[in-house]
Amino acid sequence: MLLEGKRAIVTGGSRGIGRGICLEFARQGADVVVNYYAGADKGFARDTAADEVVAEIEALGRRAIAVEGDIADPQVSTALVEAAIDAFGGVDVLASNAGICPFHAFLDMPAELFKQVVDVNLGGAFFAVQAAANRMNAQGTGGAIVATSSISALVGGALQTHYTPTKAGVHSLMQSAAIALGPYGIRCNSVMPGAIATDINKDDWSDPKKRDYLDKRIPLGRFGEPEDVARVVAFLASDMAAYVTGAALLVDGGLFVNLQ
Ligand SMILES: NC(=O)C1=CN([C@@H]2O[C@H](COP(=O)(O)OP(=O)(O)OC[C@H]3O[C@@H](n4cnc5c(N)ncnc54)[C@H](O)[C@@H]3O)[C@@H](O)[C@H]2O)C=CC1
Ligand SMILES: C[C@H](O)[C@@H]1OC(=O)[C@H](O)[C@@H]1O
Repeated sequence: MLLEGKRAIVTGGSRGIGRGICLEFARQGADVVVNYYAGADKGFARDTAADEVVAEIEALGRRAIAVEGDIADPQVSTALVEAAIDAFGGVDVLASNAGICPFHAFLDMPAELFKQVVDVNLGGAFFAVQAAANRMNAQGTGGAIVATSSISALVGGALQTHYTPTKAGVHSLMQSAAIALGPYGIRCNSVMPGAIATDINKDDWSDPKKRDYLDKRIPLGRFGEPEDVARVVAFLASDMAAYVTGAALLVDGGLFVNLQ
């Protein structure tokens, strides 16, 4: 097992890629604080999703607790670390994963929507990394942080002008944090998922033309599943990647390199 006895926090852990990370961490031997935001889970079929993830982790023989909170609020990151200390005695691993992508055209983008996406995706990652790193530093044991950036850090999207800069920001945050935290033995890396089938793109991909286009562009011939990303996050969080920091790993079935 790659993460035997590690204590992990996963933001946005109730659905999609975050749920996949929580379950993979548990399979690899970690206990998990599962963060989620009720406001974001409402309306989905699995709106009790976080509780289900906790039950799935427990069935794998590991400990888990669900902690609700909007990651845009810096106090939520502090609360996540406190919850990990209370429940497990500390924090060894952070997967900073929570993110939103409410598709919208550029020219009439409401200022409030822009601000919300920046506050959740970039601000949330910043404060989660800062809170976890302070605890890891206090423990004196080092740690591993893996952020969910995106292929969208490297390419654009007409309906994602508020979103892609946040993913480039998360990529950049991991690079700078790797330098700031390396002296404390804290590694910082990111994954850049491509097209992964989750709730975030359900509406966008309900257009068969768009699905068909993406299908054809992915050299490995299929959309990604949360588990495809989760396994790479577990690797980067583990000692198998002990000399890897400041790195970004595309997990996209070859989508990015396939120009023509
Ligand atoms: N699905 C995809 O194709 C790709 C997704 N990503 C990134 O992966 C991450 C996860 O996305 P998906 O799993 O696809 O989305 P999803 O919509 O399936 O799951 C989102 C998760 O984030 C949580 N969340 C949403 N807003 C939150 C907030 N304000 N505070 C705390 N938690 C919040 C939800 O409770 C849920 O657990 C995001 O950062 C997204 O940008 C990156 C590249 C591709
Ligand atoms: C939500 C999108 O379908 C998804 O999010 C990303 O970060 C990918 O680039 C896709 O555009």
